[in-house]
This record gives sequence, C-alpha cells and structure tokens, in this order.
Amino acid sequence: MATAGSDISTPRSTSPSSVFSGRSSHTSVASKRLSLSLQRRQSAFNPMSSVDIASIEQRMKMAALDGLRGYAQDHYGEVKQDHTTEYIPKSAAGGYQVLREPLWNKGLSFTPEERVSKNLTGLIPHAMENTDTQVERCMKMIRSRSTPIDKYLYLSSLKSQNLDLFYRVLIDNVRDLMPLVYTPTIGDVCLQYSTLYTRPEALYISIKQRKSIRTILRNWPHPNPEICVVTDGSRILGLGDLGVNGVGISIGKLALYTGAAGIHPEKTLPIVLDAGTANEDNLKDPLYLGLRAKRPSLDVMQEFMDEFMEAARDVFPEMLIQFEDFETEKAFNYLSRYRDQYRCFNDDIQGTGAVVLGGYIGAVNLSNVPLDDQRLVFMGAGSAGVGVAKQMVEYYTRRGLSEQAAKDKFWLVDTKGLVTWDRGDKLPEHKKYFARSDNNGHQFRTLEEVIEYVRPSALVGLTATFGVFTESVVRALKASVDAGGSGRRPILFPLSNPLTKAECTFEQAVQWTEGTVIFASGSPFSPFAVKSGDAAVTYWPNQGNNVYVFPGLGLGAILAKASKITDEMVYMSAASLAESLNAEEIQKGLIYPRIERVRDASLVVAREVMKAARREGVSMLPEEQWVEWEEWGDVALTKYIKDRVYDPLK
Ligand SMILES: O=C([O-])CC(=O)C(=O)O
Ligand SMILES: [Mg+2]
Repeated sequence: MATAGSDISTPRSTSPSSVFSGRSSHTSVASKRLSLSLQRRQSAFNPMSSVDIASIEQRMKMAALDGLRGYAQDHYGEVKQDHTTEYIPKSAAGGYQVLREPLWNKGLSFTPEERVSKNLTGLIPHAMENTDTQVERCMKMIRSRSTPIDKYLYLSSLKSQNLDLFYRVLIDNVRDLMPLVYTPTIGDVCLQYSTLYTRPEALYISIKQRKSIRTILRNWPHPNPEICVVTDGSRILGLGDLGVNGVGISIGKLALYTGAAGIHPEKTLPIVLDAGTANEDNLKDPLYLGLRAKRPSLDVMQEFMDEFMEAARDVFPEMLIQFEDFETEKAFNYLSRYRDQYRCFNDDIQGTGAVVLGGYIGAVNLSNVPLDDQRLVFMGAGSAGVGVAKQMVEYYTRRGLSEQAAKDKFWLVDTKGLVTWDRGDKLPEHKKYFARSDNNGHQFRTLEEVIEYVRPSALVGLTATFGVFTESVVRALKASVDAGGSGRRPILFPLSNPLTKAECTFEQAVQWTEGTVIFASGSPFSPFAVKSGDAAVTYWPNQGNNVYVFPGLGLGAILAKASKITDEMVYMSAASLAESLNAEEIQKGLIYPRIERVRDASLVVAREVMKAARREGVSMLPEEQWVEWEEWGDVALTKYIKDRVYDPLK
C-alpha cells in the first residue's frame, strides 16, 4: 500500500479547489470546449433527443409542482462523464481563488509578502492579525448568537471559508464548541438539515444513481481521502430514521476526526447513502432533499451497500470506512459482512462498546464493588446495547472468566422486558447471544422488576428514550448496591443521544443517589453544585461518548496502514482510554479524561491501536520500522504520530 498515513499533515500541494482549473482563462476556446463538453455530458448523461429533453423538463416542472424532485425521481441511468476534475496547484492560485478555497484561505494572517505574491493586496483589509485575535473574533461572534443552531450556522460558515481558523477555534474551545458541531446540536441540525441547507459538504449517493457510484466518488474534490464516515440515515443518534438529513452526523463525526485526533480535513469524506426514508415528516416536507420513497427491502439495500463498498475501494483503495447510525439489523450485518475484506468498523457497535468499556474499567475501581461481584443491567438491546455488552464480556474473559461466566453478568432488557429464551417472541439474531435461560419460566416485564430480580451494581441505558431511568428505578439501583455493604457506589450510564433522549439527567442521578452515583452520559451535562451550609459540593459528570474512541482508532488504523480493524485493535482502544487519565482527573473521580484533553487521549488510543495492528499482523508498515520503534519504546512511536497530526495555526 502507498503512503496513506504519511500525508496526514502535509496535504498535496495540488490542492483541490472549489474553483476548477484554467477553464475561465482562455475564454473563447474554453467556452467552446465547455459548451461541447456540456453537450456531450448531457447526451452521455441522458442519451435522448432535444425533444425528449424538453419533455423531461416539462415533467420536472410538473413533478416539482407535486412537491417531487423530478430529476432525482426519474434518473436511473448511468452518468458518464467525459472529463475528470482538474485541480489548480496551490502555488499557482492567486487572488480570490486563494481566498475562496477554505483550505488555502489564511484570513487576515497572510504576510505582506504573500499578499503581494498572491495578488491579494486590497482584497482583504490591510490589518494583519495573529491567530489569537482571529479566534477571539470568532468566539465573540459565537457568543453573540442566541441559539445553538445559530451558533452552529456561524461555525459552519466559518468552516466553509477558512478551515485552519475553524479548527483552531474548535480545538481551543472544545468544551464549548463540541456540543455545537456534534451531539446534542448536530441532532437538531439533522432534523432540520433540508431547511438549513446552503451548500454541499458531503457526497450524496442516491440508490437511483447506484450505477454511477464510482463517478460520484471521483467527483469528490479532494484527492485520496483517508477516512470516510458513511450513514444511510436510518437511525440517527436516538432520533430514528432521518433519511438524507442524517448526513449531518457524517459531517459532525469527521469534524471530530480532525478536531479530536488531527486527521487533516482534506483527508476526510462524509457520505450519505440515500435509499429513501420511512420518516413521514420528511416525505411530506416540500423542502426535503432526499429521495421521496420508502426504504427498499434489506436485500436491495444490501446490494446497494455491496456496490458502494466495492466502488469505494476501487476509487480510494486506502480509505478507512466508518459505518455510522445504520439501524440495528443492517449495522450488525454490514459489520460482519465487510469487516474481513475491507478496512472498516462500526462506530455504534464497536466505538460505543469500546468507549463504555473504557469508562467502566475506571468506574469499577471507584465503585468499591469488586469486578467479580459486578452485575450489569442494560436497558436497550440494539446495536449499541449489544455492542457494549459484548465488549465488556471480552474484558471479563481477558480477566480470566469463562465466556459463559462473563455472559452471565449481563441482563439485557428491551421494550418487552428481560430478554429471555422463553418469553414467547422471536428474538432477532443480535439479541440471542445475551438471552437468559436461567429465569425459571418467570418473565420480567418492567425495568423495576428486573432490578429487583437481578440486584445490579450497574445500569446502562441505550434506549433512545428520555426519562426511562425514573426516580424509582435509580433509587432501586442504589438500594441494591447499598445492600452489598457500605461505601459502595452505583454505576449509572444513561448513554442515549442527544440530550432529549437521555434516560435521566445528571442532576436527577445525583439527587436520587444522594451524590454517590458514578455517572456517564452520551451527550454532555454540566457539573452540578449542591449547597451544604455555606459551602457547595460540586459533582462532575462524565461524557461517555464515542468521541474518545473513533478518532484515535481511525488515526491508529490509518497510520499503521492496517488492512482491517481487528477485535484486538478495538479492545486496545478501550483499554488504553482507561489508562489515559492524568492524576488530576483521577483525583477528581473522573472516568474519562476531561474533554479538553481529548487530543491527548486520541494520541494514546492511536498508539496502542497501531501496536495492536502490528501484533495482529495487519499493519502494512515495513517491519524495520517497527523494530526501530521497539528499541525506543513508546517515545518514538508517539513522536511519529505527533509529527503527522494536523494542528492548525500553531
Ligand atoms: O454520535 C454520538 O454522539 C454517539 C453515537 O454514535 C450515537 O449516539 O449514535
Ligand atoms: Mg452513532
């Protein structure tokens, strides 16, 4: 394989541009060529006579009147292009070409020499500013906006103009801004994506254009992406099927690949596969941008996915693919179908699994309930619930338990109650592994009943249902932990996203457990202060979000040039995350590093993932390289990673 990892920090100088090359300069010849090419394109695209084209236009108008997008509905043919995208080399670009390319624009930091050599004199204000001043301006603007969506829109506009500045602002203010570019705000953005839409930021691949997937991929304006996040929008966060609007999650996750791990933004590729939607609100919305059709059968979707995976590998052979927010059955199927042949992983199964395990390892230490005495109830048995529980089983087996004994520590609950073999419904494949057979014919229909029966030490929520951890549920958990002895603390992880889907709030958890809770949620809660006399006790929540895993896992896999993502690599992302806390964090009783240190954590995760890739024999880096690193221990490998990450305007 070629050097995927090595160009993370140094994007090619023949950088992409929203402005395509030379066509504008040689006017008459160029415009003739352009119109010829347009004609050819039109005929290749739609090999019909002009009469037919006129009638299509007519139909498009009629379809639009019906609230349909005629073009998207009607087009089934293969798009044949007779040209490929050409790029202006960065060194040759001048004037507005430089200012309008977000990868090249340096805002007010252009030096006097650059302003002359790039023909920028007078195109920007005379002032020259350092990074801090520009960051300050951005933060002032963000603070001046009153709603999270408005703040998001400001940030999105900044991103479309000056990528270095956008990422500097994000990295330096990650606690305040991550909730805007990611969960919870990104959930609202996805819900309204078709209305908020102003410019493309991803590849939109409709099932109607499945014959043209390679063409679409080649149209992406950046060469050789290293990481793609792909969704089909069928289960976005806990918000359900959002169709093409789910593309926001691919965009948000990739902003964190850059912000939280330092993968160059030019190397990231967000994709949405549009195969329709079951969301009636979307289907009725005249502004909806996706295909107005019900979702196809799982078999048809599988074929589409097979075609996508093959095309992606043909066009971008080194790209790692992260599956995101596919609904449960597809999520499991695609992971098992592709994981041995492609460089891919599923964030909701493996990423969530690893991040929750990483936090759980620290939580057990704080809980005063020995590992062997832990009993875990999971509310929610979808891709995340089962993924997390399996990751924890692996942890227990690595600590010497048999697989059966490890599995016996978990009780999974879904909308029908405790998942058992004999409860009378047909269990979907992914639930069978954890189905209980030791219930002596009893069925436990409510969470309270399950808690009374199991007497758990930990309760994990992945239900996408706000408020299912009620006061009586949380108090019952505390009582069952207290019964084991004094000083014991309950572990409570309401993990569903965004905040509107959280199983309970941090404040509730603190109050209902008299402050003893060890808490982690998927989306961020603020610290909670309780007055006691003149003083106040502050309780610190943890955010147990995949953001602590997928960026580092992806970075490690890319830099190791891993041919696939193995269980060992995923496991090591969890184990190393648990080890990445500093003394202050441990002293504060946290189970994840503070979010301000997410880049440090990603670096540790990436390093251990790289080493795991090598142990597993899937790293394509030359053996001499590994031997050299081994001589120096982690220091050399850490430096190798640091030298390759993007840290703009530093
Ligand atoms: O995106 C997040 O915050 C975590 C996640 O993968 C999900 O909830 O599906
Ligand atoms: Mg997800």
